[in-house]
Amino acid sequence: MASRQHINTGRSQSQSQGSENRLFIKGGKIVNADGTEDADILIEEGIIKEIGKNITLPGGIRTIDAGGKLIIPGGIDPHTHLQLPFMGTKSVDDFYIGTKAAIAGGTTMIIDFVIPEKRESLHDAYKKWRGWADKKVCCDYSLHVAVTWWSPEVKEEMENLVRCQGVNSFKMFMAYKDVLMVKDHELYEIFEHCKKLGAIAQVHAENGDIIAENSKRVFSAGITGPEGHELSRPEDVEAEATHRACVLASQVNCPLYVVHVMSKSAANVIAAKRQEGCVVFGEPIAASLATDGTNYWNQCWRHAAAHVLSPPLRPDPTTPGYLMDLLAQDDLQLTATDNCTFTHEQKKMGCRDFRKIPNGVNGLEDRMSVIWEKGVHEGKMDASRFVAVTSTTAAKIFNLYPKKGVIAVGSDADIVVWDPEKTRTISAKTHHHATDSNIFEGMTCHGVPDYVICNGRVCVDQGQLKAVQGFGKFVSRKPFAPFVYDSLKEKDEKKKASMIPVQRSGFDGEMVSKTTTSKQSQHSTTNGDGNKPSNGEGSQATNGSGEDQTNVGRSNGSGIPTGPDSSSNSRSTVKLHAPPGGHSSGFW
Ligand SMILES: NC(=O)NCCC(=O)O
Ligand SMILES: [Zn+2]
Ligand SMILES: [Zn+2]
Repeated sequence: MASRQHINTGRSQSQSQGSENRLFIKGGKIVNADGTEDADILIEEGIIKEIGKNITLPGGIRTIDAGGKLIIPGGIDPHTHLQLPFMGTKSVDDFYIGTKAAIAGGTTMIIDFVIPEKRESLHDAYKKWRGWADKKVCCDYSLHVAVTWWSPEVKEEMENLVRCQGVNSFKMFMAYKDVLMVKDHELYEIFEHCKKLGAIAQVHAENGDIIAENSKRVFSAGITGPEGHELSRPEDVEAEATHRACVLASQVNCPLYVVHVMSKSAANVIAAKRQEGCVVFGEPIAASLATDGTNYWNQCWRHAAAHVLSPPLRPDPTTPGYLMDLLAQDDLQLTATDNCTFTHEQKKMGCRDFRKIPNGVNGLEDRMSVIWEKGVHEGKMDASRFVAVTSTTAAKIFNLYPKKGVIAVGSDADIVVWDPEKTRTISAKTHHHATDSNIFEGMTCHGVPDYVICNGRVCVDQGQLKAVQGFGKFVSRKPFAPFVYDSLKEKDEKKKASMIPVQRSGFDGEMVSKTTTSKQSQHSTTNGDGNKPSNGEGSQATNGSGEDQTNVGRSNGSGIPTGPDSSSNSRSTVKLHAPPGGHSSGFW
């Protein structure tokens, strides 16, 4: 077990107002990500005060009997979209309904995404989200901010969000072309900036350019239904973007977090990149772990459309099991939901054109049960790994640990008393979401929360939901999360050490001479003695990409002629000399 020490959680007396003052949980088995322990828990003022046996109890305390049950840290869902304005409508789970559903299922904290429109101030968008969420959330929450456009102002705003607003994660879209997508060179610069700020970069990894073309082609072929969604965004398109994001991030040693991993091939990219030493985290979601893309071919349009999200679920029915295997062995690291719910009425916007079906599915209420069922009950992972992938790892990556994500003295009392044997059958008829469908409809899961405690308040009491609107608080997150940034130090040092120029004695002869005529250009390249080299390699003046630059008069560095030499009709000889400092690349 991790060392259990007092920590300052930052929740003030007044913040914990309304929580039951004291609570005692006895007789259960505490499960943390690093081990289990049979012990009782004393909670005061929303904080875990003592863990052990034979705790001396103060008077007036409520006791919860957890005999035969597991006591686990409340789930943390690091990927939700509550009341998100999106695709001409708004997701129906707002911050009240969404967090209530979360608590009903054993999740006690969410991290939602601020998504500014292009050219909208990031700070204004952040304030807007705070205005929506603060008064509604039933459990604690935090915010990632999406970078949907790039400019010096955005760069500055990112810095302010990190310094002053408790944001340490930024998400970039490689899809949703012309709406949210950023280009590769922007992504590179954003990654570089995230690294400087000590933030974690998140990506929605799909190739937006290809999707734009594919979806036109699929639609023109007469496919208008939800299956067109998957056909236009096959898994290669996800895997390619995942690989590209890893490559770009590793150029600047920026930690990368790939949201909603939906396919085997994208998951394989992440596993391979981690093997290579990249600091990259993969987040499969409840949907990709428990259902599949065959649903898009369902005869019922309503059923099929309810499963539309991006990237799509994959038609290969072995995908969920494969992703769960990778999650169990830490090739993928944690789980989320991407909860972004739309009713059938809203989904109908795309009844004649799959491109207009609002993208998004449920998951917030069911993630814990679904992952217990498919992961633990099916024997793929133990209870401690379950805690890691549903709570602790999110807390560590997003720098909430040990305030959240662990049952330890000093931590917030976000606790679930979990009955691993009890079952429930998921249905839209009984769920707490505002939507009228559920992608896990009919699935029976072992693992049900008997009690859910948020900051010391019992919000599920013997299975009864008692969530309180506005009880949750915004949680600030500091940059440079040790879990993420400690492992980067060594990489940074190695990279720095490799950035040493070769010390050469210099070059004193003629490098290149070139003869041009009016109709055709010829060049001859000489070594210092004026002889032609025996092969072409290294003999031509190149820009490093193999492009011949010898006919470039004055160059702008991109290989495009800018000076009079290139347009000269006269016969001329151009001599290129080594730049000062002894570098002899032949091009500068
Ligand atoms: N995933 C999805 O389909 N909707 C929510 C927005 C996003 O995460 O891409
Ligand atoms: Zn996304
Ligand atoms: Zn999302």
